[in-house]
Amino acid sequence: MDLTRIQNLSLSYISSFALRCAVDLDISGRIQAYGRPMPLNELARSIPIPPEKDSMLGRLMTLLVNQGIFVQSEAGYLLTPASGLLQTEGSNVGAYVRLVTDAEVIKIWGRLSEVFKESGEVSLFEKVFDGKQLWEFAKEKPEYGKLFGEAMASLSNSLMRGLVASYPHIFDGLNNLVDVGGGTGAAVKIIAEAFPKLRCTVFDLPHVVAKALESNSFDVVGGDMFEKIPPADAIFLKNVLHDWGMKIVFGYLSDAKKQLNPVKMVARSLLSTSS
Ligand SMILES: C[S@@+](CC[C@H](N)C(=O)[O-])C[C@H]1O[C@@H](n2cnc3c(N)ncnc32)[C@H](O)[C@@H]1O
Repeated sequence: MDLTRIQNLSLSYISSFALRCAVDLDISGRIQAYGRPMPLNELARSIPIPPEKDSMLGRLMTLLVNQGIFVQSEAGYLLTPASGLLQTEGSNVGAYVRLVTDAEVIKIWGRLSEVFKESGEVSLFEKVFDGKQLWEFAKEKPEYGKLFGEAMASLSNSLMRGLVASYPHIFDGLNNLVDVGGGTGAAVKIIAEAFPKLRCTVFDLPHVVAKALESNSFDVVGGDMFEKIPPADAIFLKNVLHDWGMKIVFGYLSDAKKQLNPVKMVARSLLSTSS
């Protein structure tokens, strides 16, 4: 039992890459397009793969069925709500899967133990990428930056409609709001559309907001959140604070509070709503 636990945990990255493989082969899209339970050979021919790889595809599917990504009936494979997320128009979380399994970035985890051996607050990412933060890396590698934007937007599109419908009261009494570290504006767009009287702004690094979604429903401002943020009744922070150490976060929130005074709202912070 203990040996199995160690083996399973050591090999658990295979599940991540099996999911990545399903995204790359668009297995969800093929099953959805088939419109009924899809037998293995039909799936194989639709990709298409050489017939000698069919049994390997079958093993991949078995793993993904065991992980709850697909369902297998006697007639063939079907989508689950999870694999449906890889299909939903405008919020295909396949971009997120590709981002977090990116071959160049994922190598940092092989060096995790090194950060424990050194003093100071250098992150694992900075250590592996010669002192660069993820944001600088994404700026220098536009392909990765684009994928990052798509991945974040896909999560926001999946989450935010539910959030504004279920928790409208968190926006009560606000005239304006700024989404700090809001990426290309996917979250703020949904807020602005749900509450048309609320003036919304997306704020992020200049090269990120340069790619902001085209929309008349919100304003776009570029800058460094550690220097200055646009004045607003409230700041919205989603999936941002977890990127920084606690010292930085508390310092930041207290500075933001000073910047927002004497406005009645301070900050209704949503810390990593996706986790
Ligand atoms: C994990 S992403 C979250 C994006 C968005 N809030 C969401 O939930 O999809 C963190 C964001 O913080 C932004 N960011 C990092 N450092 C920043 C800074 N100094 N000033 C403004 N934005 C920053 C990044 O560019 C990125 O868009």
